[in-house]
Amino acid sequence: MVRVCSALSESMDSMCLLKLDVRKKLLTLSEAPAGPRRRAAPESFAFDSLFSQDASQAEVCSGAVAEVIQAVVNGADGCVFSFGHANLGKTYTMIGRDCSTQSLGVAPTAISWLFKVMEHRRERSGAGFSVRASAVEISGREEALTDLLADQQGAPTHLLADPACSSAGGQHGAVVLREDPLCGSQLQNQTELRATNAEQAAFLLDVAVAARRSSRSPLDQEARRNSHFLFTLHLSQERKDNKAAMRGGSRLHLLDLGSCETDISRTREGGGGQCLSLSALGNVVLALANGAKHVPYRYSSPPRGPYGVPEDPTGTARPPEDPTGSQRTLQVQLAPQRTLRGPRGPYRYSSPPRGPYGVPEDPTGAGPRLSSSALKGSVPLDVIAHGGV
Ligand SMILES: Nc1ncnc2c1ncn2[C@@H]1O[C@H](COP(=O)(O)OP(=O)(O)OP(=O)(O)O)[C@@H](O)[C@H]1O
Repeated sequence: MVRVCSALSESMDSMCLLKLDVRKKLLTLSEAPAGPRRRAAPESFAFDSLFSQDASQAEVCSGAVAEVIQAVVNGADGCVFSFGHANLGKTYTMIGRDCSTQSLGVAPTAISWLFKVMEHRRERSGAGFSVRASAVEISGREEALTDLLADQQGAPTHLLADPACSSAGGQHGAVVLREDPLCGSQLQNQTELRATNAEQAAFLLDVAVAARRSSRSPLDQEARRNSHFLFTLHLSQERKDNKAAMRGGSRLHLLDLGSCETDISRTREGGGGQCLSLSALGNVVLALANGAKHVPYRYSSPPRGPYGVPEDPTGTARPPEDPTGSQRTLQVQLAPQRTLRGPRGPYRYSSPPRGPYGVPEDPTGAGPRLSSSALKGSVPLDVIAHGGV
């Protein structure tokens, strides 16, 4: 899906180059006139969803999360991420602002809807769920991994009274990325904390966002651009089928990818550096989305690729196999928009007006959609159109 940014409405030039047919979900790009050369014919791209610059945050969020949430509750892994150039509003789309419920982003909306759908499932089929949250940041040229929930000093103890152990079995080392012969590349040792309700999960999102390097130094453009934020909700599910107890697990990944663009002025002065170029990241994303046999991890700086994936020196690495076919990805791409500045503060999803550690509300007021296709677990894999204008 594509969200077009609001700058385009202000710039007639941009609007001439980009035409949207929201009903047909078609985006047409024309080439900018460059000297006497003949212009190439406009090219059209079809998407599963297209949001114009006038679309509200609530519309984008409900479009992004509904089916993925259903898939995750049905036992599949799901992922929503934003991808695009710097300052287009990726973080705004994924995380949002806390000034009103209407400006909450995909992640707090997904948390709210996930717990509502689980409750619905619990009432309907008696299924039991438990949820743990983890959060990791990958930052800088060296792609350093930071466990954003490792230090929960600020967390009220009654909320975190029952912290689950880490995935490594309770012994905390630094978060690392390991190659697993069966499951592919796996993050290990990240803190996983139990969230028994949406308020607790929203609180953990707050903690993670506040601990992010880019939040700690909001004026450092480069820190912001070279930061990938990975927030994951791990679901364990138990239900009785014909009197036999069935257990299963699934994950909902909510990613705010950095643009990885270098601040040109800083580079001229000899400073700065990007972790991975946007187009290299785009190639990795495209390869994964298309199920390509070869994923170009090798573009990444040693020793790890995007998301810390170990480099494949032979260049023949394959994406981790998904024998169940149960992984679902929904992507959000953004076209350029006007830059607006807004306040950024810690713990914003647990702040009023929703009350202390309040649940972000369903921004549409319509509640989760229980579409029949989603209930069957059929979620489309949206293919990303690479680049912007
Ligand atoms: N649709 C929107 N409505 C209002 N404000 C917006 C919108 N999109 C972005 N903004 C504002 O524009 C600024 C830049 O957005 P944001 O930080 O989300 O961009 P980004 O793509 O994540 O940038 P970077 O690549 O540097 O991380 C922020 O202040 C954000 O609040």
